[in-house]
This record gives sequence, structure tokens and C-alpha cells, in this order.
Amino acid sequence: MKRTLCKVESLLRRLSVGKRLALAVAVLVVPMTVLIVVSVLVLERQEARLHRSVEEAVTLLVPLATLEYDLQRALTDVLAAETGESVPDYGGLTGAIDRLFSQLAGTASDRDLPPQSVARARSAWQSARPAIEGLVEQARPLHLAGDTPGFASVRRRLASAIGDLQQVQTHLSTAIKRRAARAVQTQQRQLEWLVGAWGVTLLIATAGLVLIVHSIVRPVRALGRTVQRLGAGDLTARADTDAGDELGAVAGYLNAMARHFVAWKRVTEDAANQDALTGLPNRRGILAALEAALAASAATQGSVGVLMIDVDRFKTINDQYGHAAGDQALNWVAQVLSSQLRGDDQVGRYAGDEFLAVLPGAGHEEARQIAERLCERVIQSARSDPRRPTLTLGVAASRGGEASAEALIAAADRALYRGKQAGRGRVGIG
Ligand SMILES: Nc1nc2c(ncn2[C@@H]2O[C@H](COP(=O)(O)OP(=O)(O)OP(=O)(O)O)[C@@H](O)[C@H]2O)c(=O)[nH]1
Repeated sequence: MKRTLCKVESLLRRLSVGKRLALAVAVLVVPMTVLIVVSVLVLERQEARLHRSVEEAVTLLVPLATLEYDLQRALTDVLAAETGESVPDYGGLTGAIDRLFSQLAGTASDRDLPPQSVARARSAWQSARPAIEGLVEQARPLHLAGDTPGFASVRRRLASAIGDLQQVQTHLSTAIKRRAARAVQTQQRQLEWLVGAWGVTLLIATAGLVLIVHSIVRPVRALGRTVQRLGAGDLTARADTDAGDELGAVAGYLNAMARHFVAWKRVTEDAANQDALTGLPNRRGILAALEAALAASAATQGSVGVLMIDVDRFKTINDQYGHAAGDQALNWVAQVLSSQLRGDDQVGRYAGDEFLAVLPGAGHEEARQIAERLCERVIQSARSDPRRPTLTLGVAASRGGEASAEALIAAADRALYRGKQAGRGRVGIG
């Protein structure tokens, strides 16, 4: 299930966010519109059918009811007794009923009327019809003539015609009721179908919407988490750039920004720790190296040697040959120191004409020997060139990392001072 959702999401993410939002609107609007149109059509059709059905019921039953009423009146002698009263239009009524049945004969099934009930009504009418014709006309003169036995026979026939007519009405009513019941059932089924269709459509539309919204919200949240991690200083954090949409592009930009920031940070960190003139670590850089060496020696119970190196009478070089020559002299000293030290050793420019060398693993004696070698090497070179200065070095060393960087530097400084006091161009011992 989760894999399927992931697949759907990756398919969706091939579309841009804008297209996905348009799709979300379409997913909601299109099926709803179709359903609304279908619902309106169905309800309109149902209403029209109901209307037609009522109309038809009236058309079918009213002539029969009228005829029955008139026959009933004839039967109760009202019509025959009152000579002034006009005789109802029996011919018209029977004709109308005839037409009704001939219409029904062709279209009963079309009108959803049960054909059997209609056929029964029709045959009942056919048997009633001849009796009805002329009955009232016969009744009138018989009654006026006082022909009681003849009149009694007409009355019987009238009663029987009324019975037949009632049967016709009963059969037709049954047909109409059945049709109404079927129509109600159909209406119910259609309404159920509509409710079901609405439910399914809403469900599918909601699922589609959830998927589309998820395909936007999830990468936005992931981007947010990456930005949060980067903001908290975790420069290894990277956003997922798999998708080809706008959010994938933003993730790519964010990653590029993070990479540039890392590179820029490295450059600025390097610049912050590097001396611009000599290219050696500056005071900050060499102190960091000393701290690191002390921390490592504390773990291994090893030693760290420190050399504080000062250029002798550097002011004189500046004064005699100019500042540029002084800079060159400093660069030369930096080169000699770097080239003479071992791989793990580090040297940095501590102050104006002062250098600090950190010698991990070197005890006091080893540090002193290294200092002597450096001092000798510089003195030899300086002999041939008056612009090259000699060095005075102060030696100190710690064991097992017990001394702090400040204490070690202070000890090397004191040793340096002793070297200067002793006449320069030598190694002072702390
Ligand atoms: N050319 C140049 N001179 C510098 C630089 N930094 C510091 N100086 C100079 O270095 C000189 C340091 O002189 P001091 O510390 O007084 O001592 P010194 O002349 O070396 O004499 P001693 O240390 O007593 O042997 C000063 O004149 C500073 O102006 C730099 O980057 N370039």
C-alpha cells in the first residue's frame, strides 16, 4: 500500500505544482458537475413522469366515474322523474371511454401500465358498453308510461351495467396503482443510485485530493526539515531532489546554496587561520594546533614540545633595508622553519617577528635538539646575507597534556627571554 502511494506520488511529482493544483480542482469540480447535471436530469424526469401519471389517472378514471355517476342517477329515478332535466351526453362519454381504451391498447406497455389489468378493464368495458347504450333512453318512456315491470328490467340492466363499469374502474385503478408502485420503486432505486454515485465520487475525489495535497505538503515539509537542520548548523543536510517539479528545483537550489556555503566557510576559515604574509597558520591557527596536540597527548600520555622563535634585531633590518626587505626576511624565516620541521610538526606566525612551533610527541630534550638544528641552519644562511636575520628560540615541553597552552607558551617565552639575555642567536631553556 505504502509503495503504491509512493509510486502515485512520484508520478504526480512529474507534474508541476501548478498543474497538480489544477488537477485537484478538476478532480473535485468535474465529477461533481457531472453528478449535479445527472441528478437534476433524473429528478426532472421523475417529476415529469409523476405529473404524467397523475394526469393519465385523471384522464382514465374521470369519464368512467362520470358515466357511473350518471347511471346511478338514472337508476335512482332522479333523471327519469325530472322531465325538465337535460339528459347527460352518454354518447360522448362512451365514445371518450372507447377512444381511451383504443389508445391504451397500443401504448399500455409504453406507459408502464400492467397489460393484463388493462386487458381486464377493456373486456369489462366491452361487456358493459352495450348494456349502457340506450338504457337511459329506454328508462325514461317506461317510467313516464308507468310500465313498472319493464322499468324493473331496465333497472336491473342499469345496475348490472354499473357493476360492470365499477369493475372497469377497479381494473384500471389496479393498473394505475401498480404502475405508481413501480414508479415509486424506480424512483427509490434511482435515488439510491444517485446517493451511491455521490458517495463513491466524493470518496474518489477526496482520495485524489489527499494524494495531490500530500504530494505537495510532504516535500514542503521535507524542505522545511532540511532548512531547519542547515539553520541549526548541520551543513551535511541535503534536500531530496528526485522530483522534477518546482519543489525538486527548490531542493536543488537549496543544496547548491548549502554546498556554496560549505565551500565559502572553508575558505573563510582558512583565511581566518592563515597569515597573509607567510602563508603559515596565524596566531589563531597555531594556537588551535597546539590545543589539538595537547588534547591528543592527554589521551596518549605523550609529550608536546613548543618552540617560541623570535627574529633577532629585526627592527634593524627594517630600518636599514626597508619594510619590504623585512617582509622578505620574515618569509625566508617561515620557509626555513617549515622545511626543517617534521611532518607532524607545525609552525605558525605568532606575532610580528615571532613564530611558534608545535612539536607533537617531542619531549623537552627532543624539542631542544630540534631548536638547536633550526637555529644553526638559520645562522649558517644568515652569514652569507646581511638581510637574513638570526633567530633566538625558547624551548618548553609538556608531558601527558598536563600543561595548558598558555602555561606552555609562557614557559617557552621565559626560555626565549633567557636566550635573548644570553646574547641572541641561540636556544634558551625553560
Ligand atoms: N617588515 C615587517 N616588519 C614587521 C612586521 N611585523 C612586525 N615588524 C617589525 O618587527 C620589529 C620587531 O622589533 P622588536 O620586537 O622591537 O625587536 P627586534 O628589533 O627584533 O629586536 P630583538 O627582538 O630584541 O632582537 C618592529 O620594528 C616591527 O615594526 C611585518 O609584518 N613586516
